[in-house]
Formats: sequence, C-alpha cells, structure tokens
Amino acid sequence: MTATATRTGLTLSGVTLRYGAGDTLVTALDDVDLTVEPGEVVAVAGPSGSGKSSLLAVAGALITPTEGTVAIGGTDVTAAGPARRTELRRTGIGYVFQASNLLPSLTARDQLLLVAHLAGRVTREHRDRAAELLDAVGMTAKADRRPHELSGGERQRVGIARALMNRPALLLADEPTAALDQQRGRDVVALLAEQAHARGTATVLVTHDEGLLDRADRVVRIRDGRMG
Ligand SMILES: Nc1ncnc2c1ncn2[C@@H]1O[C@H](COP(=O)(O)OP(=O)(O)OP(=O)(O)O)[C@@H](O)[C@H]1O
Repeated sequence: MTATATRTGLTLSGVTLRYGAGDTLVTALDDVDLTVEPGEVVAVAGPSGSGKSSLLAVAGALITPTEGTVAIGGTDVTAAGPARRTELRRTGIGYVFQASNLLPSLTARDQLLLVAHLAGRVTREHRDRAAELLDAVGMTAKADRRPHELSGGERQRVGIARALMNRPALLLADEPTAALDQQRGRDVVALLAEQAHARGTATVLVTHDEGLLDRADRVVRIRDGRMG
C-alpha cells in the first residue's frame, strides 16, 4: 500500500448505476458523490427502494457502476480487472450482514480463523489477532461456542470481529441490526463505531432505523438514487 492508500477510505465520484434498458430502465444511483474517511462511520438512511443496497454493492466492488469511479483504500476499483477486484473484496473489505451468516458447525473463534485459513495458513499471528478481536467485541468467554449457543446480538458481535480479521480499509454493514431489538441494535452499532474509530476502518452502515443514526459520525440520506 502506498502512503496515499493509508489515508483514504472510500470515495465514490459521480456514481450512476442503471439496471435494465428501455422501458425497464431503473436509475438506482444517480450521480452520487460520497467520501468516507478512515475511522469514520457514515450511516446511509433512506426508504425502501431508494438505492441503499445498490450503493453497498457498488462500494463493495460487487457491481461496476454505469458511470463514475469507486476507490477503496486508494485503489480505483472501477479501473481494476476482475482478478484485482476479487482480491480487493477479499482483503480490503469486511462485510457485516443482516443476519450474522456464521457457519453453524464452527465455534466463534474458528469463524475468525476460517478467514485466515481460506487465505492460506493459520499462523500464531492469526490466532493472536482472533483472540484480540474476540476480546474487543466482548466474546472471549464464549469463544468456544457455536452460533446456536449464542444470542442474536452475540452472533452479530462475532460477525463484526470476523469482518475485521483481515484489517480491511473498508467495512460495509447492511442493516446489521435487522434481527435485533432496539437496545441490542444500538449496542451493535456502538460496537461498530468503537471498532471503526480504534482501527481506522472506514465504515458504511446502511439502516432504515432512525433510532440508530445518532451513533454514526455522519448521516447521509438517499432518495430515488440521489444523495442529499
Ligand atoms: N437487479 C435489479 N434489476 C433491476 N432493478 C433493480 C435491481 N436491483 C434493484 N433494482 C431497483 O433499483 C432501485 C434501488 O434498489 P435498492 O435495492 O438499491 O434499494 P434499497 O434502498 O436497498 O431498498 P430496501 O430498503 O427495500 O432494501 C429500486 O427501484 C429497485 O427496484
């Protein structure tokens, strides 16, 4: 990584995303500009169909926008080839989903170590990092439990730790509190913010829960694909 890369989180410039063509043409994102600094938590709020999932898909290098550029950690992903994009998705981006998407047969600790295992060999450093992250999300005492032995909030905490395992420049969270009650939802967002600030991770949190917005550093609103 270059010096520039370490200072950059996520930058979307003039991003437009259209689905379909002719009569079925939908403009899901319309000339969107968004910058998320390292360590900053930006909440994206908007009604159903406003373009929130489309924004995450573009920011996560899953979909190439029709127009505009997306840079993650200083790398222009819209100019990168498929192999580089795949590599960036694996190493530069952490994802937290609506439900934690943990593997049923693995303990909390092994959910984290699986990330290292898939990338190659599990080293002592990986084990130390998994232990540090489980501690950071308050799950050390339950590190040997499997998902069915954890509450919904605890599963999300493990999901957050797992998403941070690769030290991503960018963390994308898609309605991470959808399965939780109000208080647990607030706790999970507070944890996301705490970790983003401590680790310098640019974080985008998509939510339609207005009660969670005060935990973000900044709130951006999207409507009909336009950010305002
Ligand atoms: N694959 C697709 N093909 C065609 N249109 C799509 C596709 N995906 C999304 N859209 C349309 O793009 C617009 C934005 O959808 P998007 O899923 O980004 O909204 P959202 O804000 O995430 O909605 P929700 O809160 O309901 O999940 C909507 O009009 C939607 O119908």
